[in-house]
Amino acid sequence: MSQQAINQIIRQEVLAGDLSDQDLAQFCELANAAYRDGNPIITDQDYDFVYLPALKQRLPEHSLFQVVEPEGQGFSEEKVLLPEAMLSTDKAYSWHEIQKWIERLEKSATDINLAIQSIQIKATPKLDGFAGFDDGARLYTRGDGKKGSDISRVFARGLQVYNDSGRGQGAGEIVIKQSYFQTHLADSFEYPRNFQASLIKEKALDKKAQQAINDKAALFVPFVQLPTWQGEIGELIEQFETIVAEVLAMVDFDVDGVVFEATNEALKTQMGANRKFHRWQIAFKENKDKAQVKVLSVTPQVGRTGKITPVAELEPTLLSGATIVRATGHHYGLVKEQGLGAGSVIELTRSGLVIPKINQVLQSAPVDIPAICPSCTAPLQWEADFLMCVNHALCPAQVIGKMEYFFKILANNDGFGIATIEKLYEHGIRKISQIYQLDHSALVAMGFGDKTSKNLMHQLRRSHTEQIEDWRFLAAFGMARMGTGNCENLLKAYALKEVFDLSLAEISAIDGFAELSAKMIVVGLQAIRAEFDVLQHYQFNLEITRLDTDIAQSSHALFGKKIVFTGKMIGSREVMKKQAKTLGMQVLSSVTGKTNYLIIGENVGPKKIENAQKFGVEIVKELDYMAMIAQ
Ligand SMILES: NC(=O)c1ccc[n+]([C@@H]2O[C@H](COP(=O)([O-])OP(=O)(O)OC[C@H]3O[C@@H](n4cnc5c(N)ncnc54)[C@H](O)[C@@H]3O)[C@@H](O)[C@H]2O)c1
Ligand SMILES: [Zn+2]
Repeated sequence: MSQQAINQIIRQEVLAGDLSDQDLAQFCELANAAYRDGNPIITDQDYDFVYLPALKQRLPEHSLFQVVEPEGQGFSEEKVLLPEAMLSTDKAYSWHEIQKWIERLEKSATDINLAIQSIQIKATPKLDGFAGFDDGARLYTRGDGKKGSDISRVFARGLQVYNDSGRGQGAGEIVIKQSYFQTHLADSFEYPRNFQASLIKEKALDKKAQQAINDKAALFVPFVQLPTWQGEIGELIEQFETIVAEVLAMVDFDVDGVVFEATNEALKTQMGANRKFHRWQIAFKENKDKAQVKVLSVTPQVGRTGKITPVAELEPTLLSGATIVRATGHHYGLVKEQGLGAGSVIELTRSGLVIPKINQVLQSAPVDIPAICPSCTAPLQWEADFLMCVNHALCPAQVIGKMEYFFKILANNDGFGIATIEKLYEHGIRKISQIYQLDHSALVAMGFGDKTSKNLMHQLRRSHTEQIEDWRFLAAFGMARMGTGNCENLLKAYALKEVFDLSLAEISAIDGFAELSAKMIVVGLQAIRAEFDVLQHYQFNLEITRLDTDIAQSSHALFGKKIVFTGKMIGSREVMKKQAKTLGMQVLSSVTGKTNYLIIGENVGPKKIENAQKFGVEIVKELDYMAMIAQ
């Protein structure tokens, strides 16, 4: 069977929701690996709009959503530390998601007293090439975002920089002109991506590839050289579609979206980054297939946190090869505001979600806002845009949702999906710890078959014998504000056994934990403590996160040094500060007699330099500093 035929079958299974979580994850990992290697087995459209959304809905904590995907890895050279961390970008697939990002920008702006109207936005075409970092001396692949491979050979082969603008401009992308690819290369290379990948491979260059380099059709484009749209946030909101269309047409390279970013420095510092992307930046990718669909009815569904989600039953509609009968709205605020009721008409985009999401309501109808929880009949309450059931401890939907979430986040077992958990609930199981106390005969007595019961016992054993990260285990309890990212950060500061005794002040003193989050975390930890203690008996095989202080004390020559950053850096100040702290340095804001090093970027004021000289502080250029910390 051809790869295409296999893909077709898998795609149908995904759209129908027939593929198991594990198989779906495995297929996404496979497609991703093939793509990173320069040999994609499915189209980006399918990857972005069919497979990845399905995976996100089923396994939101999968590593594909957490870390920068290694790119340009398969080289024999040793990996070298990148002069600056290269992150991926967050993605938005609808105007609604862009709106959410704008709300986050506005909230952060308010936090630092920056007037919302003065948020400046830059938009650039998102190049669909091969990412690289050029520090002037070497060219690196993105690698895992921290360490990449040295692929300077591409420049040795004659590759030129876009606009003849010279080396050393930081991050960019190796690309091929679209028009050139069509006329000269499309016969020999299936996708531009195969071609771009071939340019950096270690083996000798293909003749046509060398010609494309000589013709200056293959180029390295530093992002700072890209044409841009720039304006205030208000303009972006008013003319979003026009701007997107304009930016998409700006260059003769393959473009798979538009990158939006806020440019106010203070705002960028305030928002920072997580492990995968900068929060002040987002890539918008558009889905072409849309349909207008009539809503037959809207029913409330209760999630594990008590949030009520409106689910719309639709007039069956064929969209990109799948019949869609149901879609979820984001929250009841949308139902109320946009009039999502029986008889309304919505816009639906093609999506791999088993239950696709509603983009917008095109034609409204009278709505029905439920007064009581459909699962436990407790009266519902509004919390901002969300309708909530606050009967957390007793609401069946929430109790079931929490147990299901636990196994999903552990992600090292199979079998404890919603159907199994619902059946366990029917037989009196309310807590994770009760599940671990079950044995084969108890399962058979509940009506599971002999073989199923054996398998469930096997999977249960696997869940605590197979190794998982300690932050994943903690996140599985599903506390508010304690997703995997926050759990990992917490466990970098304190060991798992210590976290239950932390005070509010101790948590809010950790980098990245605001006071409100800290409060919710203290409460959340107390609420799970008893359950956590019981589960200790099962000796989960946990991989212990290394404490930041251990990492720092372990060696580095710069440990304990006091440093000051000044001037415009190539690297992100935020990332550099974090890195310095991890190595045990103290980052200060002004130079004194106690400062060890002044790290300078460009445009440094004479005052700072004078001061440093006066105190005898060593002045180090950014790139030299990067070399020092790489040792
Ligand atoms: N076809 C497949 O099987 C398959 C598999 C995996 C991934 N993909 C594709 O790869 C994408 C995901 O990869 P990712 O997470 O590495 O993200 P990404 O590579 O799509 O986006 C992040 C990168 O965009 C680059 N970039 C391009 N133009 C830019 C600009 N103007 N400004 C800033 N950065 C710019 C940067 O190098 C950055 O690292 C998917 O959206 C999909 O299209 C396809
Ligand atoms: Zn309820």
